[in-house]
Amino acid sequence: MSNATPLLEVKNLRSGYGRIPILQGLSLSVHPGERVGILGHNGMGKSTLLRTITSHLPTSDGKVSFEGKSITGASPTTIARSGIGYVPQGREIFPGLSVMDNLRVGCRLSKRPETDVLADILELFPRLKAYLDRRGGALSGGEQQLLALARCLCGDPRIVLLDEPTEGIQPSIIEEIADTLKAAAISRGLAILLVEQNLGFIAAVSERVLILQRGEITREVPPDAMHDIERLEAFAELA
Ligand SMILES: Nc1ncnc2c1ncn2[C@@H]1O[C@H](COP(=O)(O)OP(=O)(O)OP(=O)(O)O)[C@@H](O)[C@H]1O
Repeated sequence: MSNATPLLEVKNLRSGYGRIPILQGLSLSVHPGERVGILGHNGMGKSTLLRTITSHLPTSDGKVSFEGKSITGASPTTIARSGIGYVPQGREIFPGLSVMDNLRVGCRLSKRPETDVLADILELFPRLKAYLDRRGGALSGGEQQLLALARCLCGDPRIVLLDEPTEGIQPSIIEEIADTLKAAAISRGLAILLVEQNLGFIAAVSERVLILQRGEITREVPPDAMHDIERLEAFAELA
């Protein structure tokens, strides 16, 4: 797989806020259908990385390529339309719109008929079926996270970038989110780039885990340590 063209390739990426550099020449790649987790504690640059890839924050140096073509400096809308889904921290669903209307907004990025997209999504997210007429803002935090993910997948992306989807969510629904993500990746050939601090969740979802420290990827967790939470904790220096 490593010889094939990566779906998403980030090379020597630098960005920051004003004069404060945060990403310090970060490189990584994600292959089609691959699930990659990035572990790092508060302030290491996880959100900054996803915001820079999606052009919500400008790149000061380096390159981002998608399907072999440079997308560095493209607008966030162009990037979303090209097949990169993004669920930011805090979810950002439309609280005043119904669950159905939230999903319909997501469908605008798909080239398929809305009815087909919605039917597929509700099969993947059966819990949302009971809530279609409810306001998004009336759902629990975990249900809102499921809705944000479902809305993103309505656009039929080839990769989804997820910023700490477990933040502030009850443990009972975290497992459901992990299972849904894996099912979506497998059934749709969807790639995932997940930034997280939740060790159990990242281990459950990812095939590879990278460690982000002070704006750089410093190492990759060996496969035999991925499901050993103590070793994972030590690798991320979260212990
Ligand atoms: N809008 C901003 N202006 C200035 N500095 C910022 C801004 N947003 C983030 N930072 C700083 O950039 C650094 C990286 O932040 P970032 O949000 O990417 O970290 P993170 O790894 O996602 O952490 P967290 O889990 O706390 O969100 C931090 O030191 C943070 O204080």
